[in-house]
Amino acid sequence: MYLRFISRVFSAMAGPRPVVMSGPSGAGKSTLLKKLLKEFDGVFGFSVSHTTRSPRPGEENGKDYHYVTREVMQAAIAKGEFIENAEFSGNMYGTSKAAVQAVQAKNLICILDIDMQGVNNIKRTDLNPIYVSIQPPSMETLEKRLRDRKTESEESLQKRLRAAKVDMEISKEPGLFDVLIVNDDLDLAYGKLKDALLEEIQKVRDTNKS
Ligand SMILES: Nc1nc2c(ncn2[C@@H]2O[C@H](COP(=O)(O)OP(=O)(O)O)[C@@H](O)[C@H]2O)c(=O)[nH]1
Ligand SMILES: Nc1ncnc2c1ncn2[C@@H]1O[C@H](COP(=O)(O)OP(=O)(O)O)[C@@H](O)[C@H]1O
Repeated sequence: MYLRFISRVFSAMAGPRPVVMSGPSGAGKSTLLKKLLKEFDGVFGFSVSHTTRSPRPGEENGKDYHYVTREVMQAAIAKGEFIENAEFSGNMYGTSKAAVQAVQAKNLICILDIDMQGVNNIKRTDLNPIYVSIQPPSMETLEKRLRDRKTESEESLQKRLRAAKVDMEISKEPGLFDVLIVNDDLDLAYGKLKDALLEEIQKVRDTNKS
């Protein structure tokens, strides 16, 4: 208990509290966090995960993800370079220690976009983030958005929808998330996200001013 308290104090000294954004694929996490990174330049920084999935058109290596092979990723995990990692829809995803450190070294609020397995694993670390769940208004809307995004094959889409059902059930568990946002109207959802993070945003602005 005491050790946990001490480590919390030290992690607080390391910089502002990170933000974990989770929720079903297609719920709107990337859309919302990109708006946040744009509006609050110099406040938030994105933790660039590693993945074995292929880049989508428009995605950039080192910016959206570090795109690696399964062999490279497994070797890096074995060397202890990752805070957490998971298998999602047939691919590996993971947050490296370096990804989070790179953001925290700049005294920015580190945003992690991770799945539910990642949330459970991060809960066992000393990262002490604010947990935000982004949820779609319904399964029907989620499916429509994923189809309209035109990034997935039918097989990948079905895998994502199956995972989404589980995600939407688990997310209701009391205490799992600090904030739960239903992304129906984008501007309203973005407003709620900003409200939830206002205190941390102010802290970073105050610190970086002085
Ligand atoms: N555990 C974990 N999940 C991740 C990580 N990076 C991305 N994800 C999750 O992997 C899932 C699939 O991501 P992606 O392939 O980009 O598809 P999208 O969510 O449909 O845009 C999403 O739920 C992400 O939140 C990571 O580093 N760790
Ligand atoms: N509130 C919203 N209303 C309508 N479309 C949305 C909304 N939020 C996101 N979208 C669209 O839905 C799709 C999925 O959003 P995305 O941000 O890629 O989700 P995620 O990162 O959670 O997988 C994208 O094509 C995005 O433009």
